[in-house]
Parts: sequence; structure tokens; C-alpha cells
Amino acid sequence: MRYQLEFRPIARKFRRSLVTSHGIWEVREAIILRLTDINGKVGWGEIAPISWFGSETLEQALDFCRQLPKEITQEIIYSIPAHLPACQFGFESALEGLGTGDWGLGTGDWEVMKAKTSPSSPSSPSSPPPSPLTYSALLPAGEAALHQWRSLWEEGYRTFKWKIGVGEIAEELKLFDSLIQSLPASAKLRLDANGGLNYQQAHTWLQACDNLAIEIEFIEQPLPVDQFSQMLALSQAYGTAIALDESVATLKQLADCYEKGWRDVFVIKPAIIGSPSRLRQFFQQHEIDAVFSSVFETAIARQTALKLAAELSLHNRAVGFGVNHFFAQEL
Ligand SMILES: O=C(O)CCC(=O)c1ccccc1C(=O)O
Ligand SMILES: [Mg+2]
Repeated sequence: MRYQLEFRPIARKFRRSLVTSHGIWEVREAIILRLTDINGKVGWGEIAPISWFGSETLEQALDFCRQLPKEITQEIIYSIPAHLPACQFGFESALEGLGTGDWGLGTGDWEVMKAKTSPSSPSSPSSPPPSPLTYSALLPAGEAALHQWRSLWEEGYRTFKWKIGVGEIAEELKLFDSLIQSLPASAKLRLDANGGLNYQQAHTWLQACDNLAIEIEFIEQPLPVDQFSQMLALSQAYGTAIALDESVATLKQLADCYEKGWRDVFVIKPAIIGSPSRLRQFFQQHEIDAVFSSVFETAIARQTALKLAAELSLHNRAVGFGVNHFFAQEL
């Protein structure tokens, strides 16, 4: 079977810029692609790389799309190289979705699709859509988290994630204390350092979490990717769980970390990890404690990512897809 390929770059501006220990992120760029078979059946895909996280760059993804013929085959799609993981995801999910109309995305039209995936569209709700999954809401970094959680709580979120390793540690520990004090007892909180702590600071944070009366669900990626053995030591030294995220950005990294003995939490970002079929294979072979997470994709990649989450997550972990409040407008 041959599929006609079309693709378009898109850009969406964050309502509030995303602040992590990697810096400030203002605009989410991605590529939307459409496959059409000879019967006119359409499949949508989205390539949403994050190069600072370990995937290809948007430019590399665009170059890859541009050098493809106008008509492509399944063989081409399943042989996309491992250094283009977001492309593997985008093309494979378009192929998988061919002719399906799940979640009201079953349109063949670019303009209709554009409206459906825009942040202001009612079909990309800011509250979680009905599904067996529970959702975690991403709080803004710094002090803004102290009041922002309330509106998210009202939308129905009960799990929250707060970025750390962004400001001064003493200041952040104070804010953390205030946040813990103000959150209802039934709320769950996870912390995400984006690799921004040093070994000493990681000890300080884990100690602070272990000392609380309530449980912090986990600390995500406390140390940089090259400090795997230190993170393994930390995960054995503290009661608070540690989740790897940047360390397992791609399937190869996921397999490597598992091989090297990681049995704590794994954050899985389906849209950048690589081929969905190989991700399924990995989950068939290994029972891992996985948390599925967004990369600020549109409803197109989100649909496939959440389908994978519903299929593959074993443990009762909220998925990190409560992020729509970060988006405002299309560019
Ligand atoms: O996982 C979540 O809860 C929200 C998504 C998120 O934090 C994120 C989104 C884009 C890029 C990196 C990250 C991250 O987890 O570090
Ligand atoms: Mg993270």
C-alpha cells in the first residue's frame, strides 16, 4: 500500500512561558502530517520533538519529511532511524490511525483539523476528557504555583507536578513548604527537577520529602542524564521514589536504564520516545512502573499518547497530560 504524504509546520505560543532548569520555553513548534491511502482514508500524525530533552530537532524532522517522496510506504515508516524518534512516533501513529475517527478527529480536512487541535477549541478541553486514566496537572514554576493549584483543583485535578531546580534551593524549599501547607490532604504532589540539582541538593530535597508527614509521589530526574549511578544510589537511600525522565527520553535509553538496574519509576513521553510498536514490545517484555507524560503536543499526538498510556500503564499513576492551561494562541 502507498500513502500520499502531506505535512505542515505549526507553532503555538505558551500562555505563560514554560520555566524549567533547562531555561525558558516560549513557543511550541511541531509538524502535522497527513497520510491518505488510495481509498481516500486519512491518518493524521504529529511530530513534536524536544531537542533539549534528547530527541531530534524540529529542523532535522523537517529535513526528514522534505526528503521523502510524495508517496510513502509502510516499509519507509518502519525503517525511520532511531535518531529521529519523534518522526517514528508521528508517522507510525498516522499509519495506525488511518481511517479511524476516534475522539472526533476523524476528518480529512486541514482547516477542520486545525480548528480541532487549536488550544481554544472545545474539543481540546482544559479539563480532563472522560477516560479510565487520572490526570496530573502541571503547576507553573516558582511562587505562581501557590495560587494556581486552586483553579486546577476546581477543574478536578488531584495530582500536581511542580518544577524545582529552577531558583535558589533555600527559596524553593520555603515555597515547597508553603505549597505543602496549602494543598488539601488528599492531593498528590510530584516534583520535577529536570536534571537541575547537584548531588548535595538532591540529598537535601529527598531528605525534605522523606521528613514530611504526607507522601511526595516522586522526584523526577533530580540529576543530569550522565549521573545514572548517583540516581540509582539515591533511589536506594530514600523512601521517596525517583522517576527517570530525561534519562529515558528514547527507547534505547529506556532499555539501557532498565538493563543497568533501574526499578523505580520511569516517565514515558510517547511522542518523543520513538516507535509506538517498539514501545509496546518493551512493555510486553518488562513490567515497569511507568508514568505517561505530555510533551505539549496537540490533540493529534495526544490521542495516540493517551491510547498507549491506557493500554500500557500498569500502576495507578496519574498521566502528566494536564497541561492545556499552558496554551493560549496559535501563531
Ligand atoms: O509530565 C507532566 O506532568 C507534564 C509535562 C512536563 O512536565 C514536560 C513537558 C514537556 C517537556 C518536559 C516535561 C518534563 O516532564 O520535564
Ligand atoms: Mg520531567
